[in-house]
Amino acid sequence: MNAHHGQLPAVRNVSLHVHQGEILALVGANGAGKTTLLRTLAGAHRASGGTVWWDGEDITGAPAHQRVSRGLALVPEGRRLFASMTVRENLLVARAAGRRGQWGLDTVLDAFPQLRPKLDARAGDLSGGQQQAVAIGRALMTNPRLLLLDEVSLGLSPLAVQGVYDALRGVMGQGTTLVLVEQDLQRVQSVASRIVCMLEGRVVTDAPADQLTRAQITAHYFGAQRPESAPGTHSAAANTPRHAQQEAA
Ligand SMILES: Nc1ncnc2c1ncn2[C@@H]1O[C@H](COP(=O)(O)OP(=O)(O)OP(=O)(O)O)[C@@H](O)[C@H]1O
Repeated sequence: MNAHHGQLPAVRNVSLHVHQGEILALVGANGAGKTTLLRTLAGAHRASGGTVWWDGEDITGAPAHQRVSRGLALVPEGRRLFASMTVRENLLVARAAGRRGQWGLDTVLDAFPQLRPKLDARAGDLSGGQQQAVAIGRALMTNPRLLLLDEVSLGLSPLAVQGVYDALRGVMGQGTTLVLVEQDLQRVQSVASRIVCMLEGRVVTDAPADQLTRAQITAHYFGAQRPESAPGTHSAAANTPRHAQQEAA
């Protein structure tokens, strides 16, 4: 799969299978193409080549709202809440677009109890951590099978980051598949089952998290090692992809 910004190739020949139940962390330096990749999966950015597969169906041309109704949800970088709407309104507005399932206002508030007393507050008046909780809650309201999370820790205090990840741990326990972009490698290693490193638009490593040391990830991150496919990567294509599947053209 390829994606451009104008003439600039931001995602180059990326072939990635996401398997049901995994927690895939996408890492890489600024400008590596992580956000563009997530947005292209979610239908917020057009692929310039290749195919996005979902349960064996070609959804490359499907608009974002159709992907949401099929169970693909993005928590975008910068949260993009409706700042003048209340927390309740931000959460409920997502419900209409999504699928039916376990996640509703009550279950989201169980996952993020700090939002209960804030339901009638304007989203724009909340702290960064609370806003991130609303952004994740809003995505959960669509009952995603695959949740794409773009730098949920960005700009948050360490305590707020911990709160967000504690809540996400509950989400992970419910069987939702996660793809997350995260800069904090320590956290990546503690939550992810698989790590994919991008460099200049390409995937340069793709391996089970427990097979990569921090030093190896850092080296791939900055391009200090030759691009390679680590063990257990694209051979995973032999497994039936149950969720999103991207293939190069
Ligand atoms: N809206 C845009 N217009 C033009 N170029 C863009 C735009 N968004 C991203 N780019 C460029 O595309 C490339 C990939 O950017 P992208 O944001 O996907 O990377 P990233 O790995 O998510 O980086 P970051 O961690 O900084 O968000 C970079 O060279 C970036 O400058």
